[in-house]
Amino acid sequence: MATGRDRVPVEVCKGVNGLEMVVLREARGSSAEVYLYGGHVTSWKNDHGEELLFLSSKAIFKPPKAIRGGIPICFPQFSNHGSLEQHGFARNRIWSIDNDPPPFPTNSSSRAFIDLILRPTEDDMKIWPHSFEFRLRVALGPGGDLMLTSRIRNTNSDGKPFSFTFAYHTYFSVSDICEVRVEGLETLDYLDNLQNKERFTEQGDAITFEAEIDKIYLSTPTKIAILDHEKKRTFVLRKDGLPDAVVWNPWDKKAKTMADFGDEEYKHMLCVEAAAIEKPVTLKPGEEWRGRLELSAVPSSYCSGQLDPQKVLQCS
Ligand SMILES: O=P(O)(O)OC[C@H]1O[C@H](O)[C@H](O)[C@@H](O)[C@@H]1O
Repeated sequence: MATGRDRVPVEVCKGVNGLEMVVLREARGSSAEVYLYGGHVTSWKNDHGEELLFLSSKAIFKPPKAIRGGIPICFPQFSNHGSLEQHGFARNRIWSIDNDPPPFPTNSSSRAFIDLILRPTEDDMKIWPHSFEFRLRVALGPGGDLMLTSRIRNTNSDGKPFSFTFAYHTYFSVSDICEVRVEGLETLDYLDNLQNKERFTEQGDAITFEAEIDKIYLSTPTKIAILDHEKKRTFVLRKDGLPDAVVWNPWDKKAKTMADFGDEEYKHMLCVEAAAIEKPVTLKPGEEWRGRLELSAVPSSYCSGQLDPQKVLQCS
């Protein structure tokens, strides 16, 4: 576990439109940028300086619009699954740096990390009448892995529990969406957002893309792989506390309706979102929930033809 002593100092600087952001740098060269606006990771680069996340060239860095790309945090509501604004409000609030977070029982050897915290304002409590502390740690591992840990605590003093849904809405950068496949979701049940959230079962093949997709896969494995053939790169997601996985690409027609997204940009992004949606999380006062996401990008040239994400991991 990293201590204050061996920790790499983080840089706080002004990003787009003067919004504050934190830059994390790992000794071997990987880096990440985190905006306090939204507690939003907007960049993750490997040790060759290659960007691994998609960020729209039309992203609007101006509250209340959430930043299009990177890793928006969806809380306390995913999408329109409830009465709050789409994806909840955490993604368009200004978070604070948490200089003294409660101890982190993690075996991570990360030295480059930042702790953020979001607490509701009085106005927030008018739309969602619950007191909470949302602590987010963003860390870079020694191999350039990006790790996000969310800890959400019910701090209600009225004795009331609350329930929420959640997602790390990760936009991966891909060379060509038509050359990408996702492994780990085959044969699973999903809710199709394009068909009134109806429940279907996925076929036995890896998922490939040739049209708009917006599906919530249920009870997914802890590892999911995104294989980018052209880039010869595989993203591996490892997740904990997040049973569901949303797969989204707006494709051409929907892209044209989005003001903060280029018409052709759908070709170069794919959202695979580690989430807790089907069964909302309920916390009693004093209880805390954790949701963890670990992302790695590994060369897939050595692994071509292997369908099992477990094997992809072994040959990284
Ligand atoms: O445009 P946004 O509010 O950021 O939402 C973007 C997308 O997020 C998720 O992936 C949902 O499943 C989609 O239905 C939604 O279109």
